[in-house]
Amino acid sequence: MLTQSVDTLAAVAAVDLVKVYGSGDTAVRALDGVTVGFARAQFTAIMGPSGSGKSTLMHCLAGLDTATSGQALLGGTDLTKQSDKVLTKVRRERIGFVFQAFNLLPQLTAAQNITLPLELAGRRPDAHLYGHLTESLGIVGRLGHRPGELSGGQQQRVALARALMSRPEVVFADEPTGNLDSRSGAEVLLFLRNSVRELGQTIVMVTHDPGAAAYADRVVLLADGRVAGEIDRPDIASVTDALQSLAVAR
Ligand SMILES: Nc1ncnc2c1ncn2[C@@H]1O[C@H](COP(=O)(O)OP(=O)(O)OP(=O)(O)O)[C@@H](O)[C@H]1O
Repeated sequence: MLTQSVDTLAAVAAVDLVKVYGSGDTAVRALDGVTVGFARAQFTAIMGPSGSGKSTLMHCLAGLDTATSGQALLGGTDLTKQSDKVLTKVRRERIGFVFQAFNLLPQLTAAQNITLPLELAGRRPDAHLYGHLTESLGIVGRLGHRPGELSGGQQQRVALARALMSRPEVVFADEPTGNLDSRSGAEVLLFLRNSVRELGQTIVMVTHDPGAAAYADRVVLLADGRVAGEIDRPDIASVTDALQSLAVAR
């Protein structure tokens, strides 16, 4: 039974999603019936107290973890019904990932890191998009370098180009500014914001930082594995207030 309606045209949606880790007395209900949609060409931030289920929700929606029940919809595909083989293909071809720890392959150059997922999928990189991304990210002069020769901010910009090169249906960003100084972090967030406007990219980002969430179009708040509210056109004050209210309510 659906507890809430969900936009069926959303790029990504959870429908009554439940995730239980473990069993018996030690079972943890990390997601307790989450129904939420993430609209196309929108930048959404997921926020909430530590342990509220943010990472679990993102992992289930990205096919990185399997839900206990409910649906995890990417376009028309329910990821909870797919084999591991199909999920690997979906992650490679339909989803872009940006992680706090960059996750670049150290032995490859920046250029090779950017095009590797497409090559694994047997697709030819779009030269126009490659030029656009590397120029707007300011990494044209760094493409022959390996990750160890790049600053954190440069590595994250390479990771952003890699995530967007396949024109994914959604980019999932997990604390993408968590390891960056404030200036590099702002550049990353501005790029994400612009990619929504210029490329129509859909972005779902987990963050603890109200300043980062203020770049999003919308904030979805989680508490105790449930949707606890949302904020349209967030700013730092509205996000900080909402997080404080959640902390007081616990
Ligand atoms: N692999 C696991 N095994 C057991 N319990 C887990 C596992 N992963 C997460 N949990 C539990 O599920 C709940 C939700 O965790 P999750 O990591 O999704 O929260 P979060 O909101 O992302 O937290 P944080 O902000 O601290 O990263 C927590 O109680 C956590 O301890």
